[in-house]
Amino acid sequence: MPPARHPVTSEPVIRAESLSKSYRRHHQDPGIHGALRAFAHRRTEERLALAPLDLEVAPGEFVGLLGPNGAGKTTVVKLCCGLVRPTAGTVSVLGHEPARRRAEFLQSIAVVFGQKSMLWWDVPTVDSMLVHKAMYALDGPTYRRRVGELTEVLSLSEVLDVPVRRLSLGERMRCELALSLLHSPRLLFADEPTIGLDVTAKQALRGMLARTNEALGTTVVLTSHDMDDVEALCRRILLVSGGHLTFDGDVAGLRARIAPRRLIRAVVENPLRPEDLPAGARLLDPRTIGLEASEEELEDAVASVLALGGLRDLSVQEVDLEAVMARAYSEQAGAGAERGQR
Ligand SMILES: Nc1ncnc2c1ncn2[C@@H]1O[C@H](COP(=O)(O)OP(=O)(O)OP(=O)(O)O)[C@@H](O)[C@H]1O
Repeated sequence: MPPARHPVTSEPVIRAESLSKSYRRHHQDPGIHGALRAFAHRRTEERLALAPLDLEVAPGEFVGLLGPNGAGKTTVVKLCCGLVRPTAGTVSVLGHEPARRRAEFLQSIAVVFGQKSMLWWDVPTVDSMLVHKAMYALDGPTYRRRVGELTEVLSLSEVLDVPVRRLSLGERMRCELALSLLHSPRLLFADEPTIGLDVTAKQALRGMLARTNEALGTTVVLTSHDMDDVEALCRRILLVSGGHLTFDGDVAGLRARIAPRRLIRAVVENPLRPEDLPAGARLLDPRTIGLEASEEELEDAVASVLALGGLRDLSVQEVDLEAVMARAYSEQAGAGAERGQR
């Protein structure tokens, strides 16, 4: 029997309106004098972690929540899970106000962390699953059906009965994912789920996340610094920087905005001198030329490289996503500094 999918509804899974969060922090000057002064007069300062945010995420979406360290990603996730309360504005997740932490709400969401384990180390995953069965009050037939579905979707038949400490990191992450999905959440937050995995294990876990989204209809919000995760999985990207949502669109849209140019790479037979190169080109090594061009300039740029003669190899590449993100982050750091000056 195919796994049971969540029903598709038109109501957004997440709806945030002017949602913002500031944290209060105690301020202390450095050194012993600072410590004494802070002891006598406690000074607090407000830190804006999330500027007013409007957002809707529809059922079945696979969204990448991206941004540099300290951008506000975890704050968005914590607000959506009800772990912190908004300073202003509202957030509704699956029709619930998360901060009320109602049982029905907690039954519908799940969080999986690459850096924190939910599994018991000395016992097999199936034992942790039995604890979750009791926690989420799953009846016997529902539990067995769900374990069967997850075993199929996440290829668990060889690992469920093995004590967690004997599993590889990749196998453990598959079990973490299975445990978080046991109660059939409609919304999954995955926080750096591929961190520390080797290339093969990363690809396998990406496949599992994609299947979870496609086969089970689970809406996924992924936080990752790995651009291969993002490129492989996320149909929509939310870019957060300095607490501001600075981009909402797909990978192609982000490329078009940040790095609309392509890189022409040509290898020629004989070494070249810089003065032999067409305008704008550079030598990547004595026989390899690199030349960036926009969509409109592409034909002329390729012709100028061909005119050099003695061509051995030619490729036209998009600027890779890692470089696009690096540019996006540095652009936004500049914009943040400007905002701070205003
Ligand atoms: N409990 C807290 N008290 C005070 N400030 C906080 C608290 N939690 C987060 N912050 C601040 O809010 C800002 C946003 O933090 P957040 O954890 O959301 O960033 P992030 O994008 O998840 O970063 P990372 O990728 O490093 O995990 C940061 O400046 C952080 O120092």
